[in-house]
Amino acid sequence: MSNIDVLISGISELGIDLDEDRRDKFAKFKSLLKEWNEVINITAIKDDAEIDIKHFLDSLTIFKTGKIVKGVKIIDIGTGGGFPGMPIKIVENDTQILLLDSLNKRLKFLNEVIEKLELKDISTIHERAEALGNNKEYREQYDIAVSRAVASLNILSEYCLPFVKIGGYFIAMKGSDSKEEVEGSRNAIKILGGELEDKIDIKIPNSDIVHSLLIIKKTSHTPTKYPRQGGKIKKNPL
Ligand SMILES: C[S@@+](CC[C@H](N)C(=O)[O-])C[C@H]1O[C@@H](n2cnc3c(N)ncnc32)[C@H](O)[C@@H]1O
Repeated sequence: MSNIDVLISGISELGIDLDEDRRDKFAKFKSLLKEWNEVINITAIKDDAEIDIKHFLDSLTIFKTGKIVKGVKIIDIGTGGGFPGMPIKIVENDTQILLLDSLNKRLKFLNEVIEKLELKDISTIHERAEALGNNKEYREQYDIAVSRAVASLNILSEYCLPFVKIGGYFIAMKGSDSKEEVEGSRNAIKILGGELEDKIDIKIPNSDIVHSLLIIKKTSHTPTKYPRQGGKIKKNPL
């Protein structure tokens, strides 16, 4: 018995093999998550099986896109407790990952996870997405921007697409009822230099929950006036 039994029994459905080192890392990550969650609010999900399903396995469905390959540079926008960025790093160590959030206390937790799990090429940054997206050290520097449970797709596209290189991808992890959201975001995606390439509906292993992965390809530069500042993105979404 380990504290990640549900993860172990479901992960092969996603075509992922968890060796002993990765199992150990997930188990440690979970222990730290539960420990810190007693002190600061990281997640409302506290039960072992639920963490495996709703955080670990859900985050790992992103491997079904085929876009998370060795060597890619990824930014996780609004990472919170490290989802999906931290599970991605544990499974595919040969990635460079930046975990971004505007809430510093969650990043302190993630810095401890990075240290205790001895992870390399992964770091955190305390900033708002719309501010960092205008910084040339970060703008259009990533192969992939990922985001789960942060904002509706039109708003999220303005947060995420500025970070993606031409030819790279913004992958939005959404609920199953994302059809209307997609329709309402087509214009925003186009303005920001993206094109919806695919939508993959996927059942999270060991559950009946179906989520959607929206794969948006960056096809042209994001115009310099985006992302907008000072609450304009939310007040007046594209
Ligand atoms: C509901 S949580 C989701 C966390 C994680 N992605 C997950 O799926 O469990 C949303 C996170 O996005 C962060 N966030 C919201 N708006 C943001 C912004 N404009 N820039 C950076 N982080 C943001 C919040 O601080 C919060 O940690």
